[in-house]
Amino acid sequence: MSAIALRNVQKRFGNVDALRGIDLEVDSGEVFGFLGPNGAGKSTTIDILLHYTHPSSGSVEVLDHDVTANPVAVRNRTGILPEGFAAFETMTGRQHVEYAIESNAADDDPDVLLERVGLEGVGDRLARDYSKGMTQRLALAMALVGEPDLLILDEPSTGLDPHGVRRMREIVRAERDRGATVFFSSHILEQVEAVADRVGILRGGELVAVDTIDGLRGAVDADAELTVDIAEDPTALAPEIDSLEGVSSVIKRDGELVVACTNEAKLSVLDEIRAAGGTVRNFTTGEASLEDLFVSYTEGAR
Ligand SMILES: Nc1ncnc2c1ncn2[C@@H]1O[C@H](COP(=O)(O)OP(=O)(O)OP(=O)(O)O)[C@@H](O)[C@H]1O
Repeated sequence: MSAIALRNVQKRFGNVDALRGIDLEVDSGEVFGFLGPNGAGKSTTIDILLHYTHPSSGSVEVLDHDVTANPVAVRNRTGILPEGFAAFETMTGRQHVEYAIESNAADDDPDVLLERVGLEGVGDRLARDYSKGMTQRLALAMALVGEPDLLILDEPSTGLDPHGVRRMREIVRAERDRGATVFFSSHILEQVEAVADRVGILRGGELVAVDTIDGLRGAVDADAELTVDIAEDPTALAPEIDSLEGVSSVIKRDGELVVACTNEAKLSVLDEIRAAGGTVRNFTTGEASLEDLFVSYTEGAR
């Protein structure tokens, strides 16, 4: 069953095509990471899911409701962490959570929620005096009110320290284990990797990939890195290795040869070094970084 189904969703702002025909299904109970560089259309998609803005065309179903026809039914069952949440001037942290509980006709204990996000002991302070990370934690506590079926988190890690990022992940996992669907946006693949079942990558208003992280790695012929420690000076060997098939770059770093190449080319690089009279003392290989992967999907983004 899908928690979210977008079919050919387009959004035009004046002469800007923010979304150019998005087709996406997010399964119920799934953690879905929605990725893309600045301006790719992530917030626009989230606004459309919540019916804060109309799509120019296409259909949007969330939790089995047509969002255009029934936005209130969707929002009642959705916890939202908006981008750039701003606290009310005169309310404490606890009062914010109490307000969210009342508006949702829920029966959560505000102190339990504050503790869950790491704000125990500061609930009586005015939320306008909270730091950025504390404000983000408060917004998460409000999103969790009423055990929503769907959590929509817009850049949830913004402003969080490493403890906060870890806690956010733990909460996302716990919410999934409870049966909720989590849809969250980010422009950092590393933050998505640890927690998302699948990711979608948006580029210039188009969904260029929807897959698991491993699937994305497999689909992109991202270069691996081979670092070779050679007994002799490696400088003379570099041009020969550079000309091998599957090798995209060769550099000397700390006296070692660092070769960017396809997985298949790794062995021929080592063979070539030996054939040219080099003595391989040691070598290490590494996968393409997540950053490389993200860049390879979003390069040339409009
Ligand atoms: N209200 C608006 N009026 C005009 N253009 C808009 C409006 N909202 C968004 N856009 C444009 O739509 C495109 C997508 O913007 P959006 O905010 O959805 O991107 P994003 O992926 O959330 O980016 P970021 O990571 O920077 O938050 C951009 O080109 C943006 O300038």
